[in-house]
Amino acid sequence: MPLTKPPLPRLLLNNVSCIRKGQIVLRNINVSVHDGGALVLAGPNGSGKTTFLRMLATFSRPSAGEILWNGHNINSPGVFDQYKAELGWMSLKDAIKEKATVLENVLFWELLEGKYGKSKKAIELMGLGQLMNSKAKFLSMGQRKRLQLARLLAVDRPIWLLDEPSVALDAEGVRLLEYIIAEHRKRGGIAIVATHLPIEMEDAMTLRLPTRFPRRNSLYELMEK
Ligand SMILES: Nc1ncnc2c1ncn2[C@@H]1O[C@H](COP(=O)(O)OP(=O)(O)OP(=O)(O)O)[C@@H](O)[C@H]1O
Repeated sequence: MPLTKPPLPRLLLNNVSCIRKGQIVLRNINVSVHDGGALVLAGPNGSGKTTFLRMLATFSRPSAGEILWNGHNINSPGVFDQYKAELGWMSLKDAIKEKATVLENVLFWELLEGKYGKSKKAIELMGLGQLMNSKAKFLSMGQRKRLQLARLLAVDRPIWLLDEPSVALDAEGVRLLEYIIAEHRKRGGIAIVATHLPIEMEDAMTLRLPTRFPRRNSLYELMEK
């Protein structure tokens, strides 16, 4: 019987470490993600979840090891631009234009991507249909988060890197987030999510990063002092 090679993972972190200001933030991370896969980054404050996502987003580079996309280093010339065009990024800095309407905020990015026709549907799906023509500066925190998610949907790139996507969302918003991640994965998309709050994602791998600054005393002991 001929042996078939297993498919390359879409993303592979090969012994990745990250040093910031002389301190090891991430040490020897090995993880692979295939199409349709999901990875949850968990861990206490300061454990390196955002640092991990920022390396995947090419905002910074690993200090050691390599990140491979389709078997190629994401930071190598010729690969970098192609890889970046695959990424949908969402973080606490929401890059929302305050004076533009909700629709303009989504449409701008969709058009920049050379696409058209998904913005209104995405805004409605995220429950902001009534606010389509409202200025973004009038949105609540949770509505801003929903706007970010609508933008992600309209731009429709395959690899989602989400830093605390559920912060400020109400229960319905979290369910919508779970739904759009599940649908994205059904289409072969990847979701990598740093979060403190539980998000339901079927068959997601969890990478739990260790505490970098262990407390000398327990919280209880500190409060007793
Ligand atoms: N550019 C940088 N220069 C120096 N230190 C940095 C830099 N970026 C991150 N760090 C440090 O790396 C550590 C990890 O930070 P990071 O933001 O990745 O943690 P996190 O797990 O996302 O935390 P949180 O749960 O609070 O969001 C922190 O101690 C932070 O101070």
